[in-house]
Amino acid sequence: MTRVSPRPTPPVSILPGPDSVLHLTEVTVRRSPATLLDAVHWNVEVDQRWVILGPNGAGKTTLLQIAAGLMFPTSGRVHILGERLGAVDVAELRPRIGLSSAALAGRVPPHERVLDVVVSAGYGVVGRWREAYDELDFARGRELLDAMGVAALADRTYGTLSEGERKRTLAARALMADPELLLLDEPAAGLDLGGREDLLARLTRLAVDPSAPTTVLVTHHVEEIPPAFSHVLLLRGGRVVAAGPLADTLTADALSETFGMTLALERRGERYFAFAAN
Ligand SMILES: Nc1ncnc2c1ncn2[C@@H]1O[C@H](COP(=O)(O)OP(=O)(O)OP(=O)(O)O)[C@@H](O)[C@H]1O
Repeated sequence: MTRVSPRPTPPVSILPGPDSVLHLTEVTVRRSPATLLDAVHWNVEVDQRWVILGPNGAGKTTLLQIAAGLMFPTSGRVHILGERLGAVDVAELRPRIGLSSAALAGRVPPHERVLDVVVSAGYGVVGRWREAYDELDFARGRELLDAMGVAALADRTYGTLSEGERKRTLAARALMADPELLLLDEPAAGLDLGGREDLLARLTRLAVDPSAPTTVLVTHHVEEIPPAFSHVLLLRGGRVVAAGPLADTLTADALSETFGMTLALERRGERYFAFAAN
């Protein structure tokens, strides 16, 4: 295969525009001696559906933590939902962001009822205690569990769920507070083939819903990109290899550079498949 450099990433303006939901300029995260993110520029606009794709250790989760306002960069500027990170009370910002991540999954008490895992997002807490919920909250929680295909599990305890069922529960929870920004870290990891395809269909339905939040999804696999997602950011070693509209940006060359091996990429409709090219 002839290797050519991936398409250059269009420059990101210094300041966020009126439709900017996430705006990162020169964002670097260092944890001595490692550089987790290296001068990342990224702009996400309202109604866009982004996939962050990269190998293990690329910095995907770190980038999502920044986007969620859970981590501050060592240097660089971050705007989330129009607010400058560092100049805004993140406690006010976080309820506007729905996040499903492995870190959150590990904090849910095993004895917690599944429906309570979902509704407690309304208060931004993990583990229900004495907060007051009304019937509308529970109805909304059941509706979201249904949208994620796990309505039948509402009264089970979280600790008894399979990994795939937990992922779906946390995706429902991430939507509970009607976030303006939805961040999903590897939602399809651990799902079997049928479960993955079912979840992708549900995420596609969400992606085409004009009332759904701006969404960013992290994955290692091009096969897990839901149809109707619009943009991709390719990350390797904390650096952006390419970022932009999916159809133009996700190429075999860009993917090969991202994963450090020569890869072939096939597209069937809006689905992608990648494998080692010999
Ligand atoms: N506190 C830390 N100190 C040093 N290195 C760290 C720290 N936290 C993360 N790292 C390293 O930063 C790199 C990026 O981590 P991150 O979790 O963001 O990657 P990722 O792309 O999400 O990886 P994966 O796909 O394996 O989940 C990894 O090599 C990780 O070991």
